[in-house]
Amino acid sequence: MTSAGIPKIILEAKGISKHYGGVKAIDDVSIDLREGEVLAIVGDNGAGKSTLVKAITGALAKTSGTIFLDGKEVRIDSPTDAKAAGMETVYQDLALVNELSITKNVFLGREIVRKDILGRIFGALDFKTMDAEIRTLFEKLDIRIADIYRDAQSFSGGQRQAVALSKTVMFGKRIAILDEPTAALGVRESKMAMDLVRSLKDHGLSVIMITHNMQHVLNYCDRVAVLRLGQLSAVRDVKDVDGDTLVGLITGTIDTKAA
Ligand SMILES: Nc1ncnc2c1ncn2[C@@H]1O[C@H](COP(=O)(O)OP(=O)(O)OP(=O)(O)O)[C@@H](O)[C@H]1O
Repeated sequence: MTSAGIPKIILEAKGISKHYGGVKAIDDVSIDLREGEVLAIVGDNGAGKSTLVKAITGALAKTSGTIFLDGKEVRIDSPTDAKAAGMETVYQDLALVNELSITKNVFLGREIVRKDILGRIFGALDFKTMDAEIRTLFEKLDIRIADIYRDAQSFSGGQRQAVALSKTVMFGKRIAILDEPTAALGVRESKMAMDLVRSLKDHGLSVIMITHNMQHVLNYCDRVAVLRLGQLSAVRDVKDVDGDTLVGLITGTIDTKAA
């Protein structure tokens, strides 16, 4: 919050377009993300949701558009730039390596190495510290996975999602971007994943979440941005909408241009 009680805008994406030749996958879309909120991005298949988040996080080269973090323009041309700017993206396929344990998956590419008392690197990986950090993190987030040494291939879908989501907190990210976090999950596991999304928010993260699940929008999100045919058709506070309104905005039976 700002001193005037107005929610602070942490991320602003202005005039984002991604064109493939004549195909306007997204066209001149502007959205902002407020500090500590969960912002849902909804829209029909092909509306441009994934393209928008990929353009924001540098996974796709934008045709045009500008990104601001804390009001300052930043260049995000690659996922590495996005990570450095404090964004962690979790894609549908989760990108866990089946043959690796939880610790190895969470710390992949960011491993802690052992050091002597003078801070000189031994070269060996410090699994004791990494395992301890995972246990602390899971306790903090109420993730109940006792055996952290198992390979990822033996995890359930919900556990895989929990591990992927926990990375956003582990590395002190401010913004978590989630592309359909419950797409591959059953009812119980979806609830577990969504409770964890709420927990990310409780730990101070701001979250952008693509979803097709209207109940998740209504129960877990603060605002919702609706994409239609590559354009932003509406942004609403969730407290002001119901399921029928959301469906109307998504399908275009509610005409936002007339509103
Ligand atoms: N590489 C590409 N070349 C041409 N068109 C593309 C390409 N990638 C995406 N598109 C088009 O861009 C539009 C937006 O696609 P996008 O995947 O972002 O939609 P989405 O809202 O995420 O859909 P879904 O809910 O089905 O995942 C679609 O019309 C799609 O066909």
